[in-house]
Amino acid sequence: MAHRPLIAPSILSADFARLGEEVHAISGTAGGGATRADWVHVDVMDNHFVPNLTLGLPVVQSLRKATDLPLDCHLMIEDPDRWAIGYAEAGAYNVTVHVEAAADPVMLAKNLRAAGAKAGLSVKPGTPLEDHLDTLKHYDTLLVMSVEPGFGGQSFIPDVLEKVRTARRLVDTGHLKLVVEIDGGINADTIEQAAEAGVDCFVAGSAVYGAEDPGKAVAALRDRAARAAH
Ligand SMILES: O=C(CO)[C@@H](O)[C@H](O)COP(=O)(O)O
Ligand SMILES: [Fe+2]
Repeated sequence: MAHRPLIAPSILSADFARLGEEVHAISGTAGGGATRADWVHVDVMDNHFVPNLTLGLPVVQSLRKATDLPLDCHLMIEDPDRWAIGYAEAGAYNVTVHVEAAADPVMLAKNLRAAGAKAGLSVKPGTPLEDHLDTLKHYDTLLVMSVEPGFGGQSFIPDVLEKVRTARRLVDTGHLKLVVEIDGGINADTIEQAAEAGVDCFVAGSAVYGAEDPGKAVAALRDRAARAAH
């Protein structure tokens, strides 16, 4: 990993009734600072692709007005070919769709980029990377799920680190140009293994919003990842 680790707190573990304040809590001090998150991870679930229902486009549109942090929208929905563009048009920085759900992921990546967003592709823990390498050439972000998508607060699945190592190798050798992101069960104990395997961006929900001071948790996680990556 060449750059400073990116930390993307998942607002799935935030208090939805106080969403503005919760995002403010990870926005750092004036001028940035270590307590400032790099991206805000927004988990969109439709109760079809995953057995849970969260939030959708109106909330992302409101968040876009409430913060200047980049919005990282993780769409756990059926038919992302139809719905994902709306999130790009709402001003999301990165829109991630699941390879298991997309009908035409190459066209979808092109459309997301044309709408001004980075294109992200996510793989569930049981989905091999090897089947999708040609598709990944069209994407900016690879989101490796380290839990079964659907809920926050689950335990990290270490088997997925092999996929991270493969992706890291492909990026470092110039075969792919991707931000490698991991999502699920990332906390002070697991972040080091993920960093050693080559993750660039770490999603953390319960480890940030379950902490007394979410901003300090962001800083501490980034620090641990940076130490392990060296
Ligand atoms: O996409 C998902 C779950 O499906 C995640 O973004 C979780 O929200 C991460 O939460 P923690 O595992 O960090 O608590
Ligand atoms: Fe997520």
